[in-house]
Amino acid sequence: MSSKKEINEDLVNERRKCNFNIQEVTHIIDGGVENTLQRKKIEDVALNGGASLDDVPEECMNLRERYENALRKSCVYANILRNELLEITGIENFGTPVIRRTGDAFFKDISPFMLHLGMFVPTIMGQCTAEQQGIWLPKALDMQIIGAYAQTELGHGTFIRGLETTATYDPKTKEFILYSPTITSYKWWAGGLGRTANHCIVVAQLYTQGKCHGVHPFIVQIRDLDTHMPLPGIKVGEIGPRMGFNTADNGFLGFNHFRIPRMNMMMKNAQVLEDGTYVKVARHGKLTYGTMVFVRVTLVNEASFNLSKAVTIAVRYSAVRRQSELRPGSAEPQILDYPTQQHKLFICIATAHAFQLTANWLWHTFTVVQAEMRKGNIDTLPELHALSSCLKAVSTSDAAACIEQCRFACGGHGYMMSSNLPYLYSFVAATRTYEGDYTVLLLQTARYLVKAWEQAEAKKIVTPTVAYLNRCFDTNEKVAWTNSPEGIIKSFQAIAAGKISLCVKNIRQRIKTGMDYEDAWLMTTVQLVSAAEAHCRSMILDTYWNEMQRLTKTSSDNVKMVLYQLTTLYLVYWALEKSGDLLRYTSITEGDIDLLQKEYEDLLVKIRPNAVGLVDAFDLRDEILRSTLGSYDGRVYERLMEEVQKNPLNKVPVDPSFQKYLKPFMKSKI
Ligand SMILES: CCCCCCCCCCCCCCCCC/C=C/C(=O)SCCNC(=O)CCNC(=O)[C@H](O)C(C)(C)COP(=O)(O)OP(=O)(O)OC[C@H]1O[C@@H](n2cnc3c(N)ncnc32)[C@H](O)[C@@H]1OP(=O)(O)O
Ligand SMILES: Cc1cc2nc3c(=O)[nH]c(=O)nc-3n(C[C@H](O)[C@H](O)[C@H](O)COP(=O)(O)OP(=O)(O)OC[C@H]3O[C@@H](n4cnc5c(N)ncnc54)[C@H](O)[C@@H]3O)c2cc1C
Repeated sequence: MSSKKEINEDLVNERRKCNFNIQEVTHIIDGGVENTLQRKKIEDVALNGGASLDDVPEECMNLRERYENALRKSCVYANILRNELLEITGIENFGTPVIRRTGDAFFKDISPFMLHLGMFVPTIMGQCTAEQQGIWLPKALDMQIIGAYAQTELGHGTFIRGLETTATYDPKTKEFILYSPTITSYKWWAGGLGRTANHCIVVAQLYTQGKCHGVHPFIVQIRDLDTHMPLPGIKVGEIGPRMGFNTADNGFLGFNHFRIPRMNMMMKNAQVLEDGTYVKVARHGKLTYGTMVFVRVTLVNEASFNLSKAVTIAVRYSAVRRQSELRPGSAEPQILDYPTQQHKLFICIATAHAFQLTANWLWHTFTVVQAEMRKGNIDTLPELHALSSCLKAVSTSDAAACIEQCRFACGGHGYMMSSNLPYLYSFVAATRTYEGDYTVLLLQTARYLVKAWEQAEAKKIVTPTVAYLNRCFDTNEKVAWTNSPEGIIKSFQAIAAGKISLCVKNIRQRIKTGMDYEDAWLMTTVQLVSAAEAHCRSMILDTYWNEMQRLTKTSSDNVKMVLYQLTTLYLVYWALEKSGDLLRYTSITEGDIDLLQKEYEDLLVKIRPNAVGLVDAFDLRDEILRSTLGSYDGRVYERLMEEVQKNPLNKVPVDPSFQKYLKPFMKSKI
């Protein structure tokens, strides 16, 4: 084994082969040179000390040690955040993806502070009046108080209207009384709640003057700020080991007639006056769900970021790993040379780009809608809800599948925790469920699509993201297939329109046979999910293609070329994946599909020499990747061996359990 800390020769050769300017692509991914510089500056400050503060790998610790260790590191990192990074980013950008990215250098699993920054602070910003923000925000940003977001209960997560925790107003004392009437009403899952938080946002059914007004958010102190003891009337704890998120101390919480001041109701969208009168302020009933929309928007970015890490690891490893022989006696090829390996990995690079550009576009849309809402215009909220729902669902689901594929691509070593791939997978797998389950969110988008279809049918002009419905209505025939990026996008829009149309037809048919609307809808939900997914795919393809065209207008020729190849690969991949739908809704023939397959295989060959350059362009520092398989220098085997030395099981040559169990067992006679 070489002890020299030099770069693996195969990776050196790969980088020599790369024919485009890597930095140019990094700037495109970051959204411009300025952003890259700012990101690097933040990373330099945050990771100044080399970041990983662990002597023993997180995965080798027991549950309690892991939590304590995560909390220790969170405090170190939070100090860097408030003392150094806040000055660089400004409060308005606190919690940006860049801050999130540097956090990954400190935690393989999740920081117990993540929900404080990811949901507690944003909810104060989005749901409190200016006066309330003045009270809570400085304390929360300075982390004098640490919060969680407790909405989900043991009995209900998806169906928010079904939550059972009550907040009953008592005008005599001007307080709300929080109560958990049943076992199923216990709050369950909130990150940071189990051991860390001393405050949390509680979503509860509001009762005043004898009437229930539905769910509303409240800010609640749950622990003593000095002793950290749960306050009387509060029952709080950790929910137990999970597939991932094991250092996020997800918690449970119950209330026994626990009183909070009236002003702890978050009153931006609705208020309870001193005498108990309920006043609705917001013009849209679902504005209390605002934090969820915000987090769904950010999760598209999360999907891209985590996937870029996984594919960087898998591509670098595939360049270093050699296995099998193509011809008798020939040298073992790099596994990256197998087209099947390229098929597993190149789509992951393209998907990370597609989601990054879509996330940027969605973030922009989100800020425009927010600005409109500040002016009192809420007309664009339903479209944002439909968009953020389906994009969150599809991006998290695809990213989880791609990360798992990256793990497959790394064979046995990909199964090691030290590869970081299992951590990445368990984190992203959770994003498919939390903040709205995949199916449930696609059904929300489907509601919007059915309405849009009815509007198009009535010859009304629909909103831009579904404008293709107006166009598809005029053509009753199958869309003519053309094999070009624009042709593929148009075909996907035709698939979406065809599926939505079929759903509407089937719902109407079912109503004709005597079903009520709810049952007809329910019986059509399998198709509705499929229609919403098709709509989402057409959106991602369209955004990826058009944004990449726009962003590479002034790029050098080779950058244009490699990014064109990658975008085309994505379009062709999805056309092949959905060839059944294309046959159904367009004039594509079997011969056309054969041509697509050939084009796809040719693209793998063209992209192959630039594969390592493409993942280098994600510009992920080793401290952030935290992988034995994916480091920039490709010293895979040395790192795996180094990791073995850190394993506490290897600290003594003979394990004490040998004397205790194994030896007596072997000596015992049957
Ligand atoms: C030192 C530390 C370093 C770390 C650094 C950290 C930095 C920050 C990192 C940021 C990363 C973020 C990570 C965050 C981790 C999060 C962990 C998880 C948290 C959670 O899961 S919180 C709980 C989330 N829960 C859900 O999402 C529940 C899902 N359910 C729903 O959203 C809804 O109930 C529903 C949509 C399923 C249905 O609701 P309901 O029944 O009330 O409504 P209807 O179906 O009847 O629909 C009525 C109409 O309302 C519309 N609607 C619904 N929702 C919305 C909405 N949100 N906005 C607008 N409109 C909405 C429907 O479409 C209906 O409209 P229609 O016109 O009648 O059709
Ligand atoms: C790691 C993690 C962290 C979390 N953090 C938090 C947190 O900080 N705060 C918080 O409040 N919550 C949190 N949650 C909870 C999370 O938001 C919920 O688990 C999620 O919204 C799904 O709800 P559920 O568990 O009730 O699933 P269920 O709704 O019970 O879903 C189970 C199945 O039923 C299906 N289903 C349910 N309703 C419908 C329907 N109407 N139509 C069709 N199918 C349906 C779903 O598709 C799914 O397949 C977290 C969850 C996880 C896993």
